[in-house]
Amino acid sequence: MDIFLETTMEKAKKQYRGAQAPIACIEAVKGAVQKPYQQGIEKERQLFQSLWATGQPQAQQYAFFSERNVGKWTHPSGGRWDTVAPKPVHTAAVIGLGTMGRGIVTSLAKAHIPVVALEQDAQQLEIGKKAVNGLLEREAEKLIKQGLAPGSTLASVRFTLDFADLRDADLVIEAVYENMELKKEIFRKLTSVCKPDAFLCTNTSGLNIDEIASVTKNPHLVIGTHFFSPANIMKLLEVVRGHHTSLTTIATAMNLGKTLGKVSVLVGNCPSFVGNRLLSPYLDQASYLLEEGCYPEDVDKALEDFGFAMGPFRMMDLAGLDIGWRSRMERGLAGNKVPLGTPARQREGKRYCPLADLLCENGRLGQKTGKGWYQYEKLGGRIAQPDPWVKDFLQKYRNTHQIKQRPATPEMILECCLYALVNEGFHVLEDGIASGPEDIDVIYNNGYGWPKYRGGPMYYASTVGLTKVLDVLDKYYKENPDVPSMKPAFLLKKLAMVGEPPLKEWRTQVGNPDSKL
Ligand SMILES: CCCCCCC/C=C/C(=O)SCCNC(=O)CCNC(=O)[C@H](O)C(C)(C)COP(=O)(O)OP(=O)(O)OC[C@H]1O[C@@H](n2cnc3c(N)ncnc32)[C@H](O)[C@@H]1OP(=O)(O)O
Repeated sequence: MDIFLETTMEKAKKQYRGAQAPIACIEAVKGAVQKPYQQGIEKERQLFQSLWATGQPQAQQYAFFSERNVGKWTHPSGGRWDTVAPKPVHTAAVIGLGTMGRGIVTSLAKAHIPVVALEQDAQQLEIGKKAVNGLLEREAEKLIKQGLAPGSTLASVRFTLDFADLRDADLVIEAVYENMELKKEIFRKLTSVCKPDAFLCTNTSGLNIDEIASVTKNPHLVIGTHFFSPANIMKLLEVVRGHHTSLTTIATAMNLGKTLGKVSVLVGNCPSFVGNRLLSPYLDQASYLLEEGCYPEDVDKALEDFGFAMGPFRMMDLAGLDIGWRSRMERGLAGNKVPLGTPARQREGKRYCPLADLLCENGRLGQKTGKGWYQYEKLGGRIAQPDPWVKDFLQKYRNTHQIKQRPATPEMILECCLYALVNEGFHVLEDGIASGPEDIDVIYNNGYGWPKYRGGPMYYASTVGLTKVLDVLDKYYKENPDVPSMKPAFLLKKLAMVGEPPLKEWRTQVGNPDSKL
């Protein structure tokens, strides 16, 4: 049975880009789909549950089913957030108006939640204000086109430099850059100026929520709300539970995601959480491919032909290369915390690629600086063009380090990048950071431009065949023992050994992990 879920051909073409057959089918089954779709969520849920019950569903059915069911499972933490009432958020505040903060403010305003937006100095505030106003104007134009009055649909945004203006906020989202000391300083201020029952959220892409919470008076009100670039567009909200986070705080953050029109996924607290934890080995592989002879456009093309909205290098340029750079500096992998005498291409005895760090040191942070892995038409431009500077830089780098060149086919590019990502997904399941493979798939489908018609990375691995994924990883790891992220995960081996059960049974194979959920 072919079921496709987009309501218009225009949406479907975007959603299923790269997939030939489904688009043709959408027209054919449109009537059948539209009906349950329009009857609302409960009907959809029933329909997909019945499909699910019949066995392994088609990828896009699965992707949709997972999206609608995310977080519905009992979390083995002694309590269920979805049995607790969320608190209303009448007023919110956002700290930091960089790439992420701007998008978050816009999302809140779009969802009719008045926002106080705070920056650290007058110049940054002015730049941020201009950017937010630009995004809001765009939203207003869209509303006008729909015949709606923007004044009644976009909530107000008040810009300030003064923390005292945050005193009435029900919920604050800190979105400053990735630096633990800076985040702690802000949370110390928040805990003294905000209402005692205000929820304090951090939009970190991977820092320890418990450490941030430790400087507050009420760690049970602290939670990670991880948005994805562009934050006003991407549908994912990773909600990161800390050790002390209360069920009410989780329920409120999950509900806020819903109010913002996002898909919220609850995850555990570990370095880089779920999405970026899987992204890290994927990006490492993409960088190794550059060392060995590829150019950013070759790697991006292979992954975009696979169906990704953006290949890894265009995506890094969009999000800003400084996010990863700061995170690596925090972890002592880049910058002046690296011990003297450390080989350029090695960290802690493992292979390391410093190319992204070198780009950042050259001021190439991506779209926002007009240059990154590509060059752009202007600061903040979006049209990525291959840059002769990058080509020259890569050639010099390869010569300096005398790196053996290895021609990579698109198939090899896909295997290296995707299997590394999937392997980390199995580790995440072993560690109890995500409640099931479906949650990982929802994260990728909604936060990273993964082609939904392929179901998500874990579903994709099941369609490739776990034994094949295992064999390729095994072969690669034997050839590259200094890349431990390619060592097949125990859970992958176990699932391959027990005959590759369908995804819905994977959770039972994890056993009884020390779940962080
Ligand atoms: C340990 C490792 C640490 C690493 C740290 C890395 C940290 C990473 C953080 C992240 O956030 S990762 C980034 C995740 N994001 C993605 O992967 C995005 C993938 N791209 C997409 O999904 C799509 O390309 C898109 C951005 C949604 C654009 O969609 P589409 O191609 O269909 O284009 P349009 O329909 O024209 O645009 C829709 C909407 O998006 C706006 N937009 C488009 N391009 C950009 C851009 N380059 N920058 C900002 N915004 C963009 C565009 O204006 C449209 O907006 P509206 O008109 O609807 O307002």
